[in-house]
Amino acid sequence: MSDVLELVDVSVVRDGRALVDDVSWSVKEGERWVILGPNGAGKTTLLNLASSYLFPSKGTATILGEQLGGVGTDVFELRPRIGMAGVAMADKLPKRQTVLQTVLTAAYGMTATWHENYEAVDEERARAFLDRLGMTEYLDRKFGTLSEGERKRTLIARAMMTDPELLLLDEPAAGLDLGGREDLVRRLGRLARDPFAPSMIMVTHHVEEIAPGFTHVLMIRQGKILAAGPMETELSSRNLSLCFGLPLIVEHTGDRYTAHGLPLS
Ligand SMILES: Nc1ncnc2c1ncn2[C@@H]1O[C@H](COP(=O)(O)OP(=O)(O)OP(=O)(O)O)[C@@H](O)[C@H]1O
Repeated sequence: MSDVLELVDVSVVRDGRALVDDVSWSVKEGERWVILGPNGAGKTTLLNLASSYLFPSKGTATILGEQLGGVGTDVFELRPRIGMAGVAMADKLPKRQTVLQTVLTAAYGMTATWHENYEAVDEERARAFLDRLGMTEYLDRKFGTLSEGERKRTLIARAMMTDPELLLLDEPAAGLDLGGREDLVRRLGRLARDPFAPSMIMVTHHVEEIAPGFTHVLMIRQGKILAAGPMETELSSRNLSLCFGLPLIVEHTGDRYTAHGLPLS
């Protein structure tokens, strides 16, 4: 299995402070990773490195075999190979475009500029991804009028349009109600278990949002990796308690996880 992402001794320093501090981490082809950690721990910074939009201040980051800042690496060739669904992207998309247009423009590496000569084959793909995410009824709706859950599902369909080798999901379930979360977890579970789906890295705040099929977990605290490895061994009460700095119990029921704190004594 080849490396989809390899960080070696990577630090990202801003204003003299390491947001990510001497991190080494590798993601192999086919793996599905979850990144957990408290607010401000450095999760989004890791995702921004993985998306090639942020370069390390120190160390080396290699994405899909291309070293960031390396001789011969062209990030503009690399970026279409990486799908990114997150709030940062949602803010860049025109609110007046329809859901179908929003997904379709991704095939052409654009956020806007709707024009008429899209290929039928691309439109079919956009419709198929939207269908898999339960968005068929919303094809003609304006992106700006969607609910949080509908927007999240549209963004995932959009991220799939370039047929990425690596899919990055930034808090896909944030702001969803219970039904919306469970619907999304089911859909992400189907994607995660699809052997033809890209390698995946998902940032989340809650273990309840981990879909079945995710294989690995990375826990980060104050820019440093606290645990990284297979979900079965690393997603433990001990690691989660250390990560969030209070006593937590993780329970694994069927193919899902829950976590809760212990009462104050
Ligand atoms: N450009 C920047 N300059 C200075 N500090 C920054 C910059 N970007 C992020 N930070 C800080 O770096 C730390 C890590 O940020 P990051 O967004 O990676 O955390 P996170 O784990 O994703 O947090 P959250 O769960 O709150 O989204 C935070 O303390 C943040 O304030």
